[in-house]
Amino acid sequence: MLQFENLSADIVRAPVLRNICADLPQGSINAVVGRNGAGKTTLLRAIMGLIKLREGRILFDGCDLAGVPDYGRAKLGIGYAPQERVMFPTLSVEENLRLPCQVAGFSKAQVDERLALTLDVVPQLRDMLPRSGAALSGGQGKMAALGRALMIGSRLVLLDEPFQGLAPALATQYSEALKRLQSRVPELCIVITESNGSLLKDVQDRTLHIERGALLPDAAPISTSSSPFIEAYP
Ligand SMILES: Nc1ncnc2c1ncn2[C@@H]1O[C@H](COP(=O)(O)OP(=O)(O)OP(=O)(O)O)[C@@H](O)[C@H]1O
Repeated sequence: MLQFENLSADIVRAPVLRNICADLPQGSINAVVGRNGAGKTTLLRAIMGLIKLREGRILFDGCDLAGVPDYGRAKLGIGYAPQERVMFPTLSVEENLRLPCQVAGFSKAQVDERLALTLDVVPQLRDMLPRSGAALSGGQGKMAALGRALMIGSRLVLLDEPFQGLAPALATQYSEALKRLQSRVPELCIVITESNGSLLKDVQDRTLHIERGALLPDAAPISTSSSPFIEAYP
């Protein structure tokens, strides 16, 4: 469902993503693990159209995302929780959650339906709904950022370093939410980046290792699939 074809991208003329090829299927939880500066955030930003590609293509259900402007990608059902998890401080948590769907033109009934699913998957958000987006702790902010990505992400959800800095109890709740999400929406594709793979609590089906902008060849699927998952190297 999400394919990277020889993806390369530069930032300030320095190569940051190098010849990335991978195929992330529907219904999979994929971890992208690599050190700080390896290119994880840049890869997610490329999917969201926030970084220009130098070469290659990103296909989403066979459609080249180059033809979809950044603001149009959410409408395709792609949800993104950036590392910095910005919540609008003047809005309540509920308003923060509803906002991306409203911007994408969902009807009230559709937004209500997405909110019900999100609260089912992340029940911790229920008590936070009336609170200001500015009144959340770091861990609560990460849960809210997950919720906001789920509101719009009906087909693909991108989570940038969600486990970083989470207290152990919250990290457990977070991984339980991801497992619930997979059971409620089995066709959903999820991509999670992390610098420290051990924080992931084995929530992923597959792991891609990224180093200096390139996927490592030893990143074979963890799942029982016999086909090679990674085909890309520097
Ligand atoms: N705005 C920018 N200007 C210059 N260089 C940048 C910029 N953004 C990213 N880079 C560089 O691109 C490379 C990849 O950065 P990226 O943020 O994608 O890495 P990452 O794997 O997500 O790291 P981290 O875990 O620290 O977020 C790094 O070398 C980084 O310094």
